[in-house]
Amino acid sequence: MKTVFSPLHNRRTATTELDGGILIAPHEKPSRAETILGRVKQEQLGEVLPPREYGLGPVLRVHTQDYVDFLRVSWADWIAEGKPGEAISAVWPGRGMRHRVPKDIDGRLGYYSFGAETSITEGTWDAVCASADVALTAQALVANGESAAFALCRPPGHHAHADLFGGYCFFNNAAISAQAFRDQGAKRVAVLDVDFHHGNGTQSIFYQRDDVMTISLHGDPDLVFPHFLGFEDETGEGPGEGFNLNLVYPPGTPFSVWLDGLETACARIAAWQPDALVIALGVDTFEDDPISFFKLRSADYLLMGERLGKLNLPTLFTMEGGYDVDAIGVNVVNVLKGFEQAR
Ligand SMILES: NCCCNCCCCCS
Ligand SMILES: [Mg+2]
Ligand SMILES: [Zn+2]
Repeated sequence: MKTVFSPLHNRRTATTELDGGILIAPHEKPSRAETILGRVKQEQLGEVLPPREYGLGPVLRVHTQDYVDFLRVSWADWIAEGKPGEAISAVWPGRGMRHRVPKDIDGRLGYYSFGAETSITEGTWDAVCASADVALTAQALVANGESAAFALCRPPGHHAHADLFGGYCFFNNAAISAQAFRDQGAKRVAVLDVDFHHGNGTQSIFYQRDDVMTISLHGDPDLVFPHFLGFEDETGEGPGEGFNLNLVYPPGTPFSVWLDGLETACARIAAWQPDALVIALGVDTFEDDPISFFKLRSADYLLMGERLGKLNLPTLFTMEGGYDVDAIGVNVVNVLKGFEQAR
């Protein structure tokens, strides 16, 4: 399986994440991508390619122009105000307030985000654009005949809405790729999010559509991020009714229980017969992940990949979460190796 990777992920060098009332070193750090890349090479998964540059066209098929314009100027506007730290929102349009875009950078940060854990920094824009190019380059490999490809994206994307950043995500790489499949002629595309957290961004982007099916397995939002979306009664809206599926699990969920959910998801996907499958691949389902509460073990990721391979669909993997950096390389490449063994 080919991997697409860009060293420009290193432009995303946030040094702060608001957590527990203090600014900690971010969980979403450069060593995540470097460790995965090292394992891809060590396991000889396949060729590693640099991304082609697609520009903002495909991004704007998913994200709004005003949001993209905001992201591009956000850091410059922040430092123009003489702010001492990284760009972090401290205010949001809460219930009963006006949902309009303020002029001030603090107001715009709040309008275009849903969490304070994700800071914007000097090189964020460059890294975010490169991450989308990585996804689109891997998507093109699959659209042009590769049975599968791995987009080693950083920063991740599945929490990003059409005009919201958060959860370490800015451009929704999986959604941008699913839309690219559609724009290139695929009639039906399924996005399956196996990250520990609900793919709230991906769900919201396609929630009223019946051409892109979104499914996510995740920790109970009553207990974890993103807190305000991802419940099992969210099944789609309007034409999209029935094309969203959330499978929610409690603390301590072992692979055996999680696998039942994967089986449900795979049955739904197989019945729908999509032309392409996007896997939002987070491995924060791992037993030692610092911010999650499932109990999957490294060997389980081989079985996960095998089950996904058995769907026999053209498949794009986009890298999402996973924060135990010691184990992330083994766990990610285990999914990809298990997938290939099933083919
Ligand atoms: N105490 C940790 C809170 C982390 N909140 C954001 C989680 C984003 C996961 C991205 S996959
Ligand atoms: Mg998920
Ligand atoms: Zn996650």
